[in-house]
Amino acid sequence: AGKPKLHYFKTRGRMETIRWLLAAAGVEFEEQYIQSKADLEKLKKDGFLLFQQVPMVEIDGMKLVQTRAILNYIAEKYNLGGKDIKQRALIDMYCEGTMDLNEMIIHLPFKPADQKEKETAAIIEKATERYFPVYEKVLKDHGQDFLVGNQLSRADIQLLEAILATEELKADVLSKFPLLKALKTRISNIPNIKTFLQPGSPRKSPPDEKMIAEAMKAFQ
Ligand SMILES: N[C@@H](CCC(=O)N[C@@H](CS(=O)(=O)O)C(=O)NCC(=O)O)C(=O)O
Repeated sequence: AGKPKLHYFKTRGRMETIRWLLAAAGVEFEEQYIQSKADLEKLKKDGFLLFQQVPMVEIDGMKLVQTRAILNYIAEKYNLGGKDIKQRALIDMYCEGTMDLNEMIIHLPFKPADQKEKETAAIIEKATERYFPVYEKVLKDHGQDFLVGNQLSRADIQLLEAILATEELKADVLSKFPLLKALKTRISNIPNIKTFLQPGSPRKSPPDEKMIAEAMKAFQ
């Protein structure tokens, strides 16, 4: 099979975590950007979008949709989903937590300008009071380098993505979480991830007004 092909906007949105997992697995992929309503309508008309929605990833002869289903497939295929049912349960819990935080961050650019400050404060509050303390304690309790099974999993990768996105909102957000700071450094230095964090990689930049406007146009 050829390289996976990702169908989405040229934004982070729901596709960015999929880019992270593929990059961490060392898998090169292609991207077909949706740049107009016509692009999206064509995918729908061709019957490529099961629920008329994107993200959609063409991989191994399938056209996968639903972000979690895509992430689960990639994690399973590239051994990023844990070694047994209990590790998988821990990874699922930790990933659902980072996805809840990430969901708040993804929606921030779409909030009305006069709500952005309040919404940003709410994100930082959730990150520092609800989510980051959990992961800090997990690392403290087992004293290992990774969240689960003492080996890299999607839980570490998705947490790093969420940490970096939160730091874009408040640079010192990890000031009370020394173990998360150390995890960030460790995971960022894993060769495939280090490459993904370099300029010129498929990683998308923080959302800007122009990109958001373009994505919104596809839904009008
Ligand atoms: N549960 C789906 C939701 C996907 C979704 O809502 N996609 C939006 C685009 S985005 O919000 O991810 O940018 C979409 O295609 N909306 C079009 C529609 O719902 O008709 C998933 O997780 O993939």
